[in-house]
Amino acid sequence: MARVVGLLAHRWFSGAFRGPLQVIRCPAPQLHVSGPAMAASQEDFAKAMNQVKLLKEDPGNEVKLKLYALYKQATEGPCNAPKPGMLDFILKAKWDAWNALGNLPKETARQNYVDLVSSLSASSCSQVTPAADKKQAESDSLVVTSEDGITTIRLNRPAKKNALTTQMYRDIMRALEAASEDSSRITVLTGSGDYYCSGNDLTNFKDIPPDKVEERAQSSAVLLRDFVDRFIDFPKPLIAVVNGPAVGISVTLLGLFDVVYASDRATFHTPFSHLGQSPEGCSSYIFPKMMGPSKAAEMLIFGKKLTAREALAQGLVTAVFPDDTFQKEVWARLKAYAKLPPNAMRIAKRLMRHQEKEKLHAVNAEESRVLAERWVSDECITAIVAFLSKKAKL
Ligand SMILES: CCCCCCCCCC/C=C/CC(=O)SCCNC(=O)CCNC(=O)[C@H](O)C(C)(C)COP(=O)(O)OP(=O)(O)OC[C@H]1O[C@@H](n2cnc3c(N)ncnc32)[C@H](O)[C@@H]1OP(=O)(O)O
Repeated sequence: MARVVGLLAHRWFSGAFRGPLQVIRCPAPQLHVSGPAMAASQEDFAKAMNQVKLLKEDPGNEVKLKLYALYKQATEGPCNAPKPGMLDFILKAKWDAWNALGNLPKETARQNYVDLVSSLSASSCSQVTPAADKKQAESDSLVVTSEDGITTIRLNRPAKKNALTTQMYRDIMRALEAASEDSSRITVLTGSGDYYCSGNDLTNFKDIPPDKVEERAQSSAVLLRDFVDRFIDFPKPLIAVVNGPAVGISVTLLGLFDVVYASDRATFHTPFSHLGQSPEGCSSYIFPKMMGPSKAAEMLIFGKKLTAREALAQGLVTAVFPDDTFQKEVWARLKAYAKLPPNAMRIAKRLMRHQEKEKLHAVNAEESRVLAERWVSDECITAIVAFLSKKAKL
């Protein structure tokens, strides 16, 4: 049965798909992705296949190819069909898309299919949902919306200055995966409230039994490495809308964004030595290249906090806007960028970045390995205990 529904959904390629004329019930326009990350069940998968047929708008050939490929991978595994002839364009495009998934496990393909459909439903519905319905649920730590060709990932723990919990790292990874495959053209990361992000949530270090410290440090290093890899590999233009102060990993990651817009209220602070830690996010490689070794040293070794204007002068920030017009000016720009042809933007990004990718992955692996050592060091433990016992603040 699931197979039949899937095949029907993918008749698009023969031109048989028509959007429904009736009004459909849209899921909420936001993807609240905080919560336990689970693999999609067969039931979720079947639901997603049905949902595909209800999309109001044709998502375009590129997305349809992705859906096709993920469906085939999820149901049949790695591509096993003979390669079609060069002149059979449609079959060749479908075969290429499926084959490109390589050995992606069936469960991952199923999950990616469900995430992709869910993001399409969200973006197709967001255009018709009244603004009042778009109010954020305050309790959700990450809010993902898709509108006007822009997928926005919003850190949403304003009371904790948007500090990143381990669940948020995982949720951001999932959101980036979905955004790389949805129909949006550009992706934005921003924060709610007065901070952009205060970096790693230091309570991530809490309640670790003494005999589990080493193990937790190793698994956190794997999490960190996977997290940063998603930024290195993200295929679409990625823009940081830095609405306020940024600390720690939220600063270092900026080197992996394509464009960084900052409010003049933003500051950029990487107090790694103060915390007995070491740089991550590929900053140990990107920052010296970007701003010269001694300016990078002031930030990454001595924890010098930069103003937005200083960060602009160092190339970390693309443009600075007065705080009172920041949102208006930035979103007007982004909406205009999101109208540009998506393939041209992706290709330009790939050309600009692909030569560095291998190097960045190697830097990320080394930074993560070193951090696992730092996390179990006396210097780091003393600094974290000081923060957690409210004795220290940056
Ligand atoms: C075994 C290891 C497991 C680790 C797993 C990690 C996986 C990946 C790690 C990647 C590594 C990243 C490195 C970094 O990001 S280093 C930077 C870490 N961040 C900090 O050191 C910032 C600490 N916060 C502060 O210094 C201050 O809070 C502030 C940001 C300067 C703001 O000060 P302000 O006076 O304006 O506001 P408050 O201090 O009152 O903050 C309001 C409440 O928010 C809580 N808060 C803020 N930031 C954090 C944070 N980073 N972690 C945890 N909690 C934070 C603060 O405590 C207040 O809470 P309260 O209302 O309950 O008191």
